[in-house]
Amino acid sequence: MTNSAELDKYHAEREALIAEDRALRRDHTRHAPSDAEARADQVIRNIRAEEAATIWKAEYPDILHPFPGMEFLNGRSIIMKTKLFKILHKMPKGALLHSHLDATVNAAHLLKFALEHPALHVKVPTTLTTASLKSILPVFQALPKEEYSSLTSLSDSPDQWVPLTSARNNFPQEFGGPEGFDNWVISSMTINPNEAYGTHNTITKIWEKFTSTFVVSTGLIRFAPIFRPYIKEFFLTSVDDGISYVEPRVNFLYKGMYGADGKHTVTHRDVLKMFDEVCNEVKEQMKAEGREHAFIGARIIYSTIRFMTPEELVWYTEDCIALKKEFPHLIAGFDLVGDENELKPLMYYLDVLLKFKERQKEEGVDIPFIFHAGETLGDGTEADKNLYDAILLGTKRIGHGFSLVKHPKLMEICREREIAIEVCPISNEILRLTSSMPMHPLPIVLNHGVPVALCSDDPSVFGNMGLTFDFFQVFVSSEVTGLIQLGELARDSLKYSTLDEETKKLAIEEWEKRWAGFVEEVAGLGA
Ligand SMILES: O=c1[nH]cnc2c1ncn2[C@@H]1O[C@H](CO)[C@@H](O)[C@H]1O
Repeated sequence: MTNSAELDKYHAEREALIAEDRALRRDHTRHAPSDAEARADQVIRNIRAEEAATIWKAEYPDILHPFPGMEFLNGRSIIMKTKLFKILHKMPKGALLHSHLDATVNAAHLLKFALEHPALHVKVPTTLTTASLKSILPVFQALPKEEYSSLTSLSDSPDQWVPLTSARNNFPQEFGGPEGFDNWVISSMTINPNEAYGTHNTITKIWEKFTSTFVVSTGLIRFAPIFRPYIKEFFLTSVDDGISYVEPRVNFLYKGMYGADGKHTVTHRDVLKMFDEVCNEVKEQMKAEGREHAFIGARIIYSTIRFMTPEELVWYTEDCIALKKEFPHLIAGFDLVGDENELKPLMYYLDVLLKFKERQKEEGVDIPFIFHAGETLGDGTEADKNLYDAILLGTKRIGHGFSLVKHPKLMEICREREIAIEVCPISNEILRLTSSMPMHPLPIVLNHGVPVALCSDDPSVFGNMGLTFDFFQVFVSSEVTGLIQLGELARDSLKYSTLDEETKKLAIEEWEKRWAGFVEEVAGLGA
């Protein structure tokens, strides 16, 4: 038998080693938890443990071998049954710092908006058959009145515009009638489990499907009478999930949008005006409802896609500067989006990006880069090396940074310069960078003291609306992470936002108040 003094010594050393190992984590560097926080943390850990042993161990006829943190599209219905999900839904989440605006509103909802507009038309490239239905994508567009079509069904003739409502009402019975139409359209704008984990189970294939969802939805969203309620819906559903501020990436690739008259005359300037108006409307609404600070606002990360030539990119950088000058409060940053594995690396645009910085100085504006980088499994590939360039170019945060953990020096730089990583757990899993949350590198990033904001990325495509699902997946996949860490993630999302100092202070104070209330409520569950 080891004597008790030796055992005590071992235990003390063990505790000290663990503490040292975790010393860089946000939940260790902050002040000690309050009494209420400590109790709430214990309550929520108990619920997690209990549900791991019950709900996640049960048999479900169509969900084999479930486990906490399992692939989201298969586990979603179980997640929604848990107590934990209901609790996390109430948590104040802070800011949503990484989302693509054109993938933020539930697809069924978007279709509903669309059906209200006679200007909207739909066509298909080839004749629909039962066999081809799954692979044929609908194309949507608003038309001017003089071009409205008198066709009544998509089966009349391919490649011809049909009014959206008629196409839906007369969708052939063999394809399921109007309900079949809805299912067909919605599945063209979303990823289902069979695609993610079956037919498209590689990064290249899932990106093909993923990209195609944007080609479909853009025809509906790029229509001003839909764009307005669309943004409003995004803001309101975010607020409903406890998000008080959003910083979406808005894709300005297309140089315009369709107006109510079906003409392609809505400019980027008009888009910003609409965005501003809706933002103010929602703030007013919150005020009227007596919860003025539930929505602090929204700012835009100007984005275009990394497939154009450097010469073409110049137009966008100048456009971005012009918009920043007119709407300084709305333009938060600049990014290049799209599949890093397939498209151009940041290096390809180096000249233009450096020139862009010079031009900003000349014009007296400051538009931080907030680059996507390292959203890849590659090791030393162009996509992986985007991380070096994002950092050298002074990126304020890093979108995804999935491959960051391979780079000790870059981890150190991110920690020291406080370059926050916008981690999108569910997106990474569905886009096949990881097969489930327990394999995700997030704990490595947290343990190295690199600041993180959890984000949803493309919730309308993935079905992870709000931030609750992403917080859930993270929380159930780690024994180290407790309530305090979740709180730190939310607080950091506000801290590393581009809000001006005064507004940020207000946003964090408001968050602290809500957090205290949330903590009391959770602690009370254990009483
Ligand atoms: O996770 C992502 N990484 C990189 N690009 C993305 C991601 N999600 C969406 N987009 C890109 O954003 C555009 C729509 O605004 C789409 O073209 C899509 O490729």
